[in-house]
Amino acid sequence: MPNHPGTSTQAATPQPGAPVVEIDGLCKSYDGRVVVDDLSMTVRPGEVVGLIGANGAGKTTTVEIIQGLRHADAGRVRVLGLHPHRDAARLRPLLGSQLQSSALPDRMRVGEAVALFAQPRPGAPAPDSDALLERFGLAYRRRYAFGSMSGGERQRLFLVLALLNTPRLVILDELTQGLDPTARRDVWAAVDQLRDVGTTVLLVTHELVEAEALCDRVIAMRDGKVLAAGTPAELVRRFAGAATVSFTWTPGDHLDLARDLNRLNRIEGVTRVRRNAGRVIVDGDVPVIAHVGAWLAASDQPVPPDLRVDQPGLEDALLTLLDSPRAA
Ligand SMILES: Nc1ncnc2c1ncn2[C@@H]1O[C@H](COP(=O)(O)OP(=O)(O)OP(=O)(O)O)[C@@H](O)[C@H]1O
Repeated sequence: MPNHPGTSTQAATPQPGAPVVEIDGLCKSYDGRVVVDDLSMTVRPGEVVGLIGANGAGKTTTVEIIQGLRHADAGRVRVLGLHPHRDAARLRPLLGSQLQSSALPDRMRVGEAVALFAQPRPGAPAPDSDALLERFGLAYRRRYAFGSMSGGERQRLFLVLALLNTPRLVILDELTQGLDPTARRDVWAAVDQLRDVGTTVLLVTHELVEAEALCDRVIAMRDGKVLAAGTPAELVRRFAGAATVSFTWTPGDHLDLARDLNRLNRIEGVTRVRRNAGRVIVDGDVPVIAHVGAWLAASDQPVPPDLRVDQPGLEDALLTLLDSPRAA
């Protein structure tokens, strides 16, 4: 269920800029099987952080511990400077969540759901359900029953409920699972709006395209451990394969061609230059695209109209990373 507002009237007052989530050495086992293994991570204010990994990597367990829904076996977890269990009453009003298993009774109307979940918090603006329903395209649905809504509308309603009490941290777990591409785009746009207003978001997903579209930073998990963390651009730089620039190149004669290929080979970051069916194909790291572009612009030939750039993305980087051999 989204948001379970607590009853405490006290709000946490973490230092400005202090991490919203701080986890150090978190461990969790079920029936003797380790599913979160010495995990450390941080989420800073205003970040949209993606927790990604294959099924069973331990993502949901981690966010459930963050929300105080499960106990950690070991490690230190602080959310807005608070302990998820000891300070649960203070923490709950500061969190908004849409969990993997979110559901409402079929007959509950949208208007009833927002009335049920709206819990004014001292020091925070009063919940403005009208504005939120409007913002997420649900204003006209107030009288509709949950059971009559499409998957995309339900997810947008869960976002409204998660945001209703102006939370300091929003946790979204598999937000777009099962949605069609249009509904998914709508939900992505809604998450983008959260970033624009500076809301801190922890987004659990195994959709790498979604992580690239939405996240400022990504934490990749496997077997309960952090495999890598960084901005999408950093992860692409570290783990993605080569970028490729290709074009048709017709200098005056073979000597000119040999000279040009030789020059291309010497450009910083180029790993290989090939010729295939009249095209020149240059492989290298991602910045090589700009270098080859500059070389073409400075050459005495017209810039080839069939210039093509194939640039690896976060998906390539993370597939390489997640498919890498496990430690023995
Ligand atoms: N209550 C539980 N009792 C026993 N095992 C559990 C329990 N909850 C989760 N697990 C197991 O712990 C492991 C991690 O599950 P978790 O749901 O945290 O992973 P996940 O990365 O979120 O996966 P998914 O993407 O499939 O949701 C899985 O093998 C799962 O079967």
